[in-house]
Amino acid sequence: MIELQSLTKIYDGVTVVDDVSLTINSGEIATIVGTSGSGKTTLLRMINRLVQPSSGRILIDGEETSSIPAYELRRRIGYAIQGHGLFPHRSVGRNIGTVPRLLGWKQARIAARVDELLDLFGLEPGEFRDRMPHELSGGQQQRVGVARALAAGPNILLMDEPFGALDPIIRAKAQDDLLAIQRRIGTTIVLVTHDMNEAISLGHNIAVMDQGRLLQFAPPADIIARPGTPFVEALIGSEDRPFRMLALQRVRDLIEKGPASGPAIDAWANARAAYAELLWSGREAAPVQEGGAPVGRITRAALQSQAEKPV
Ligand SMILES: Nc1ncnc2c1ncn2[C@@H]1O[C@H](COP(=O)(O)OP(=O)(O)OP(=O)(O)O)[C@@H](O)[C@H]1O
Repeated sequence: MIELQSLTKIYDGVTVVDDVSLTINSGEIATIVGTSGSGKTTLLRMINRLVQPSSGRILIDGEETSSIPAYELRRRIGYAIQGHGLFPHRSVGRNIGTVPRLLGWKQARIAARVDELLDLFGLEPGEFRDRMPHELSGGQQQRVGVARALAAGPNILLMDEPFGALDPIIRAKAQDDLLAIQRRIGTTIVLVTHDMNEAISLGHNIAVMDQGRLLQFAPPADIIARPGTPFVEALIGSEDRPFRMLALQRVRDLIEKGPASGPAIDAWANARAAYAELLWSGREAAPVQEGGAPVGRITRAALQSQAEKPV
């Protein structure tokens, strides 16, 4: 668990993070969203003490970070930034092994960890271990950047616009991969983004920042349905609200019995994609399949009711 208590940062008399308090539960993802200059990066970097707070406290599992030695913080907290930040003259394997080397791990343990992470991120170790960063695509570099941040097995991963440099298709894939990996290894993640869609699709909770202040910290459905301030409402965008609500749901939670014709929709697809498919194909209902087997149908009416403002 990460607890931020009245965290404040002042640079030359200017308060850039203003009395922020919030709690992130272990194994959850918190996304921090807000306009440029709202203090997101500064807030994130105070968690691993790359930036020293002017006042306030940060506790990790009840322990104040100011009393944890720097090397121990580095082991417990991984850090991944936009554009991956790989060392250009070091191989992929040496990049991933950076923190374990700093921590004095034995060579064989580092090599095994590098291969394990390459596997986890879908990069064949024999093929990628010795490549240089410029010999990878942007998406592959980004995966290596996240693998490097996870190398020492941290409980916490801080990510600053990790997917900012990726094109939309690779970006969506990278987000899915991150969710799958997070579910598997249970890391607590704090992720800064400009992109409200990303904040909604990844975050158990979303922190909305403006001018150094935390305006709202709540689950995506609450932020969408009950924005705490006009600024939060503007960030959500009123036209998009029903579709954002839909995007939070999976088809498998809305399946019903009954007939439907035409191509099937996957049970794990999100409800927004299913609604788009029904509108586009002019159908009132579509069959749903899971693992290739038919499991029922999804109707336009059921989807529509999910897009309404919750009471
Ligand atoms: N080292 C520093 N010295 C002085 N001012 C700083 C320093 N670092 C950040 N700031 C200022 O603090 C404010 C918040 O910056 P920060 O990078 O945290 O915002 P951000 O929300 O992450 O912005 P962006 O989305 O553009 O990256 C900005 O006005 C910035 O100029």
